[in-house]
Amino acid sequence: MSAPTTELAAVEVRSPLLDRFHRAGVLGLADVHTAEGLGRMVRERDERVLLATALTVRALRNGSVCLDLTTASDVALADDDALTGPTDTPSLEELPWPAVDAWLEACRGSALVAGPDAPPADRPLRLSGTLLYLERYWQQEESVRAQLEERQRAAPPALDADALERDLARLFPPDVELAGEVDHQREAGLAGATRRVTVLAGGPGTGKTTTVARLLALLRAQPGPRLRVALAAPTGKAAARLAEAVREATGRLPVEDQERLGTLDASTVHRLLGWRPGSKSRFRHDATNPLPHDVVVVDEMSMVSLTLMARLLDAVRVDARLVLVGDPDQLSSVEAGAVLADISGPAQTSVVRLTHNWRFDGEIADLADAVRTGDADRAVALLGRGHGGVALAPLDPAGGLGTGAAGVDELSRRLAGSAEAARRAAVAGDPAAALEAIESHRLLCAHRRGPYGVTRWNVEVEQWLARTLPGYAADGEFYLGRPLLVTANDRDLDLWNGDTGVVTNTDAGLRAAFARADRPLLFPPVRLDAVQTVHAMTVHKAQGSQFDAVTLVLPPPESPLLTRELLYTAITRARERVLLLGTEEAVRRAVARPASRASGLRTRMAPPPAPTGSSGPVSA
Ligand SMILES: Nc1ncnc2c1ncn2[C@@H]1O[C@H](COP(=O)(O)OP(=O)(O)OP(=O)(O)O)[C@@H](O)[C@H]1O
Repeated sequence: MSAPTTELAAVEVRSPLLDRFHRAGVLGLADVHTAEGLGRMVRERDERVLLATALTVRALRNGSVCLDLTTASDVALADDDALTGPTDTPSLEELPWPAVDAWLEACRGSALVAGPDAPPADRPLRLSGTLLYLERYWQQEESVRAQLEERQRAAPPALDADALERDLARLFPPDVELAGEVDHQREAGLAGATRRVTVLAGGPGTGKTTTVARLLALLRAQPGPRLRVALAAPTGKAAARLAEAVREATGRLPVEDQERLGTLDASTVHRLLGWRPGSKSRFRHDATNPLPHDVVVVDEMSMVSLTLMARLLDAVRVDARLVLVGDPDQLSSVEAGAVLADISGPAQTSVVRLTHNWRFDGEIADLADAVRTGDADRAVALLGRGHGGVALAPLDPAGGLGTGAAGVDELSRRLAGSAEAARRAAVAGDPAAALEAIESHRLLCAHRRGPYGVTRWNVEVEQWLARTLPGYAADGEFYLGRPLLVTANDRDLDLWNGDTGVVTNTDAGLRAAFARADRPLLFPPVRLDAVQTVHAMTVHKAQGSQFDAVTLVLPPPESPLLTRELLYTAITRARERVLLLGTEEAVRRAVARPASRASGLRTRMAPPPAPTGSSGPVSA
């Protein structure tokens, strides 16, 4: 990465220290200017404080809530989404990093920085221990911590203990398959009923949705008024999957429970909270106008940022039950925070972890487990077997599709198969089949840009399909079978960033179809503001979706985006087949590198007291 001299010529960077970090590629211009602007407000002349401020802004861009000054020099290069590889940047250790103790001292003495006990909004930054926050994020973290602790401390909701015990035994019967294992689903049922907040954590197929359906049946079977239930997830796609999965799980319950539950719909978290684009408070529901629901279930919690979590807690009544569901081993939210991972820490007794895999039994589950537990040798051995559901093949970044190389050939075959099936269904006017076809395989990348990135592969795949499949993409911008990705929320259309769809014929003419639980949403393509073609997508965007087969383009081992969570998330998107394109070294590096996001939530949240109270002793 060469020094960004052309940008520098246009805008002056005053601080020589910040300039040095900027030229080394650690700080972006926006980070520098934010820090210098804040510094000017209070005439801060200590460059070390400005450096800490700029690095805090940078840390937020990369998903951390704050900057840990003791580990700041471990940061990777700034533009984490560009091509990485050998650079001409001096090594990070050669930069003039301030000595940590003196740096902390300088921050403590600065008029820019408030201490942990100062009143809110006193100063633009806040130092708590060794963690430096922008005030807004400190407030959000404080709000999330305080609200979770308050809900954990609050008296359990009133319950009929006899009914609870009876229905717990009925809805969570002992299962022979568990032979000797603890029945965590039953434990989760009890926790969800007797606590105000429960975290239900588990990988794919561990029965999270099944447990949610049974828990809701348990609560609806309680005597008294019928509890109002809301189901939500961060994206429209994930919400649609949640609604469908809850319906399926409900269908397996006794008829009387099915009747009590009825048909539960799910919405995005934004929609549930009443998102108002452009309005001052942004959400209709907040602490002054809370949601009416007695039980709020949020799925795919790993995708929920700190900011959204703070808004969610504001809007859910303190006396309601909140059930937070997700896989803490997946990638965290695109925006700052790792809320689910933070609140799933071992000290948090409101967490129930489901560990038994009811769905998969095979290579994909084994590979996911090896990656999750940091066992690179096992992961590589599984990939090297050359049969079954998982494989690793080399990728020449300069080469294209259809080159004859084994891995690339498999990718080409899958791309062509999925595109042909989507086009056939689209021509025939079958939106559901076209949607199913585009979900049969997905090409995933870690990067957005560069030779391993989504932008390159999207163009490459579209051009290759047009060359290979007669008539493909020949009918204009919105060609039949074109796979679409929504890139911005559109509340009016109920379309959300990350939703995927397909262009298809219908009785009413050409439409863009998007999957929903009951039937696809259909819009004339001209009504769509923010869509792009999606032959390839980032692993982040694929969260909340699953595909029959997944191919992951691995970036080079030195890419800072190549983390354990990225690899685990990509692998667990697949139901039947995972193909990794890249090197064994890249796999090993990914497995060895858990993503680290700085935040104070995990360490500062007090463990909740053991549940007691009105429900009486009910044993799991
Ligand atoms: N206790 C159980 N007994 C028998 N089958 C179960 C049990 N729990 C879950 N299953 C089955 O395992 C499969 C996966 O369950 P479920 O969809 O609830 O998992 P999940 O954790 O929500 O998965 P995902 O995260 O992939 O959506 C389903 O087919 C379900 O019927």
